Amino acid sequence: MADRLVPIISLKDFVNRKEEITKQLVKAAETAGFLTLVDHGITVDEIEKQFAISKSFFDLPAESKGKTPHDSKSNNGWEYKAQLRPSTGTYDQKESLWLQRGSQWPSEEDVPGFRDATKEFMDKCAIISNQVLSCLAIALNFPENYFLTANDPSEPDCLTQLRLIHYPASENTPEGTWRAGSHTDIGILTLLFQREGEDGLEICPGRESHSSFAMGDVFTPLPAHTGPIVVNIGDMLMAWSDDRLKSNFHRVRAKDAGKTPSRYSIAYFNQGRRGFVLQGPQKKYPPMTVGEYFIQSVQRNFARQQAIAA
Ligand SMILES: O=C(O)CCC(=O)C(=O)O
Ligand SMILES: [Fe+2]
Repeated sequence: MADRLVPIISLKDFVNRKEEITKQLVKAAETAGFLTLVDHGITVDEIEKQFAISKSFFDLPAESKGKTPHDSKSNNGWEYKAQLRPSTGTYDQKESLWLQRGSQWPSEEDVPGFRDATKEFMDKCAIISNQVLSCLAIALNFPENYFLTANDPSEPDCLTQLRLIHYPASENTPEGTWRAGSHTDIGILTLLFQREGEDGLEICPGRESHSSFAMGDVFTPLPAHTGPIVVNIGDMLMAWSDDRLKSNFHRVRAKDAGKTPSRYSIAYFNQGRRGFVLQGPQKKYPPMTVGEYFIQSVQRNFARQQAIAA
């Protein structure tokens, strides 16, 4: 079921196969809004190494993690079970560390090697994101480099973030506990890395961010594997494409009531440059800067964090 909804797309020989890859990406982006990338250039070893680095941060005592506290203005830093979802009315059962290239990072003493390895990982995510976004730009009749400029992570106003996520194990999970409540991503394009066997991600094709919250809809589980990258369209790109590309709801559920094993995931959120003006080729929505759009999306999705990106 998931394979049919979420196509597996290979980026092998990208330059020579760009036309074919573009067709596959656009079809997926126009339907489920989700796809899985393989042959993308990041090895299983590199992904496992980044998960090990992430674990070494989350294994620290709260006082150490709290040295980079979550800041609601920038949305960077470490939060613990602090994300209240309007879709569930409860806090997500997870902790996460949001990082931007220029934000405050954990110290070398607390997590040796963290910064260099993680920055390298972000650079690799940026290369893959640029490949996908150059294909989508062509399909939307924008110049090929349009999103690369709009989302250049080396620019200081770029809102792109890496989020390391840890869903702690629980001996006694009450039934109906949400590890991450149903939501859409507010940015342009998300790359999500999962670890073999740490399932829980579910997607809801057909229910998009510009309609109401996904209550009572049919969700499809997407099994977790180390290697393939789950990619989804965010709200900003949906607006930017005049709703042609779909930003769909997804969530993370606890495996069973009772004993639930831990889950780690890593998300790279391409979120554009604050000052860039966003408008689709058909001009379905009035022009808006990425910064303004970001605030509006945050208000819709995360009522508690209205100050983010203000
Ligand atoms: O942990 C996951 O697999 C999903 C995370 C997610 O959807 C998000 O942080 O937006
Ligand atoms: Fe998400």
